[in-house]
Amino acid sequence: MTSYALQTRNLVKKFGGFIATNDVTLNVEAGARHALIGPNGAGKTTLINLLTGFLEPTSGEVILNGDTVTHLAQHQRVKRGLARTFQINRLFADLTVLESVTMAVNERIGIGARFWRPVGAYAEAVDEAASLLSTLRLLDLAHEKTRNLAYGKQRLIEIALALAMKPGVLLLDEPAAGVPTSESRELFETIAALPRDVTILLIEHDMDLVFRFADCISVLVSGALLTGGTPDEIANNPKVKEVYLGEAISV
Ligand SMILES: Nc1ncnc2c1ncn2[C@@H]1O[C@H](COP(=O)(O)OP(=O)(O)OP(=O)(O)O)[C@@H](O)[C@H]1O
Repeated sequence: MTSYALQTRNLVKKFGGFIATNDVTLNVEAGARHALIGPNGAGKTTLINLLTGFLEPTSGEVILNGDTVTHLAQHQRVKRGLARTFQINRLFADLTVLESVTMAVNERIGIGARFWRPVGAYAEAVDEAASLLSTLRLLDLAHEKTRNLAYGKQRLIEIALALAMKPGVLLLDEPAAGVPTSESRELFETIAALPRDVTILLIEHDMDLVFRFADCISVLVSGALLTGGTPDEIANNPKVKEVYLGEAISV
C-alpha cells in the first residue's frame, strides 16, 4: 500500500474575494522527490505556507503522516517532522558553518537556550552537525564563516539547518533562487543524494532542475491543481505545454 508523508484535502485559501488556493488535493508519497511547479502567481508559496502553518486555510485539511495538522502551529508541525527552507537568506554571517548547524541541533534537543549544559551533550551535537555537513558535502567548509561562502553553499547550509530538525518531510522553497547556474547543478545533485527517509517537496522555477530531480510533479495554475504525474507524463501533457507556452519543457 502506498503511504503518504504529506497530503492536503480540498484545501482552499481566500484573501478577501481572491482564491489563492482552490480546492487542492495533493498526495506526496513517503520518500518522494515531489516538485510543485506553476507560472508566477499560481499559488505555490501560498500552498507551502498552508502546509507549514504560516497561513490558516479557509477550508480543507492538511495531513502529515496520516494525522490531521490543519490547525497546529508552525512549531508543532516542525516537532512532528515538517521542516522548510526559505527563499531568503537567514544565516548568521559571523558564525562558522559548523557553529551554525550545531546551534540548530542544540535547538532541536533543547539545550540551545540553557546557560549550563553538559559538555558531553554539546560534543554529541557537534558530532551530529559534522555528520550532517558530511552528508551535504560541506565538511571541508566547517570552519569557514558563512558570510565567506558562495551563495550555492549558503543555500546548502540552510538545508542543513532544516535537516538538523530531523524532519521526515522537507519543504524546499526555490533552493536555487539567486544561485548562479554554475553552482545550481551541484546544489541539486547534493539535494538529490539526500537519504530517502526524508520526503522532499520542492518549489522550483528552473524546469531543467525540476525534470532532473523530481520523480513526481504537480502543476498548479491559478491556485488549482491542473495535473500531476511523472516527469515524462508532465512533459508530454498538452495542457501543461499550453500553460508553459514559449518555455521549453523537455526531459
Ligand atoms: N497575503 C496575501 N494577500 C493577498 N493576496 C495574496 C497574498 N499572498 C499571496 N497573494 C496572491 O495570491 C496569488 C498567489 O501567490 P503566490 O505567491 O502563492 O504564488 P507563487 O506561485 O508562489 O508565485 P511566484 O512563482 O511568483 O513566487 C498571487 O496572485 C498573490 O498576489
